[in-house]
Amino acid sequence: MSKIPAFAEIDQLVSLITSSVETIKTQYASLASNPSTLDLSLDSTAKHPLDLKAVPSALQDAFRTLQGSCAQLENIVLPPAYTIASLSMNHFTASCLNVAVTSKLADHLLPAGPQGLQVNKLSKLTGIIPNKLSRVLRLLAHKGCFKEVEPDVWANNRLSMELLSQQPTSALVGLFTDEAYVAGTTLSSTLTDSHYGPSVQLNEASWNRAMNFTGTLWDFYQNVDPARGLRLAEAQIGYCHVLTFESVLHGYPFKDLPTGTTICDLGGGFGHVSMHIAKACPQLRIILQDQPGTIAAAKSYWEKGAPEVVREGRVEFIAIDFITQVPKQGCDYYFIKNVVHDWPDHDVVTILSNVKKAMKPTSHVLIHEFVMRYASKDPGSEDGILNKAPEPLLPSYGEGRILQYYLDIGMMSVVNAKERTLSEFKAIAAQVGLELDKVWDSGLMNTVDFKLGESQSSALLGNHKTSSKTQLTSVLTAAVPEPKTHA
Ligand SMILES: C[S@@+](CC[C@H](N)C(=O)[O-])C[C@H]1O[C@@H](n2cnc3c(N)ncnc32)[C@H](O)[C@@H]1O
Repeated sequence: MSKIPAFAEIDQLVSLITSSVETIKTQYASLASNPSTLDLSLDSTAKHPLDLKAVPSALQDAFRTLQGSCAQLENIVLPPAYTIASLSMNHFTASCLNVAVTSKLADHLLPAGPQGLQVNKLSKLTGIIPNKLSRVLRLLAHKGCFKEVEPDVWANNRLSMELLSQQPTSALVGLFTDEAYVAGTTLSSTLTDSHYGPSVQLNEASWNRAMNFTGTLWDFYQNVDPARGLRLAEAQIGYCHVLTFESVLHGYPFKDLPTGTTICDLGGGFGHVSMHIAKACPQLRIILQDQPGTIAAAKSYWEKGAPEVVREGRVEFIAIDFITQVPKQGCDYYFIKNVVHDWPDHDVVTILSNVKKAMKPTSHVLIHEFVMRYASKDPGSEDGILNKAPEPLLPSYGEGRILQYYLDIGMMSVVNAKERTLSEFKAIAAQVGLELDKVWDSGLMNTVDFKLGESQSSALLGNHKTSSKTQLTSVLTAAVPEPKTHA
């Protein structure tokens, strides 16, 4: 049969799907201690073989290629009206996930095991009538989460196990399907509102309009609903599970840093990421800085999670308001993960200016976040710096990187903030005298490595030669309140 030109893209996509699946199988086989007992079945409630493991970059690349290719193939071959209608109802998945975590469906199903629980019994435990409860579960089961063992009998499966209330992923689902979801409901009217639409104020986001709340989300967490504030901290751990802790370690050569290197984990939450770094790199010292309430809770988190690091005095807990205060002076690295995406540009400039005041000439600022890519085939000025998907995918991998585009809209809706392109990171950093040193590939995210600009660091070096360390510190901290130390 002669080749039909219209099928060329389909054939290319199928070939990408085949090759990425082959890579995935090879990688799983080599990662498994015993490939013959490897269990990837969705019906299983055992931990996934890749949970909390280092995901090699070849495997990450294959995941992105597979996801991007499958979605692009569907978009090409399915009728467009069907695809769009289906997209427009995606929010019902979020609604049903919210029911699942709020009513603890996975927890209630756990004791029943694989034979499952009749919906009438689950109804008594949740207060939701059986028919409606089964319908919520059925939608989720069609997305792969929960199993209908027989009509109206429900059991957990590998995906629903992530919704158990002790799993940090369930806190993440709570955050996305509650605060972020509520914010999404008023996005359209907010964007076209003459005041809120162009606003870049933290407290003038879609979420504020939806909640009729004039403070910031952070005020809300601190003063109105601390339980949701703590859920945010939990959700951050869930977020790291999604993106894997290990990719942070693989994304930057922390293991190769010399003994005594100091890493300030700024806005580090409980310090779950720096704890992971501290455990893997016993030569490093961590300074964890976050808001007072979080720092107070972080101490017991470390005493439980990394008692040896606490005992060795390799972690310091210092409360800070990074908008008004300077972080710990003279650290080798200021590691800022998933913080600046919470803030509009002018606040990021404030935060980085405060960081700069603490830097010594050789300090680096490591911003660990998504780096946004264009949806264009033309990657613009970032060509060659960020890795590129194979044709015929978008250079960004399309659906293969969809998480960062969801997050970007989440940030816009909830706090008027954003995920940034590399050019945007560079432009903000330049405003405070920082320049790009390198972009490290950390899987779905990147570690964007900044250092002091040439003129800034030589000025500091000059100061170093002529003034005592005490004088330098006092110059740098002039008019800035000292952060409160919680020893
Ligand atoms: C999205 S979380 C990121 C946590 C952690 N870095 C991670 O990646 O998992 C943002 C963190 O910034 C902290 N934060 C918000 N406002 C702050 C402020 N003014 N001063 C210090 N920390 C702040 C929050 O408490 C929270 O822990």
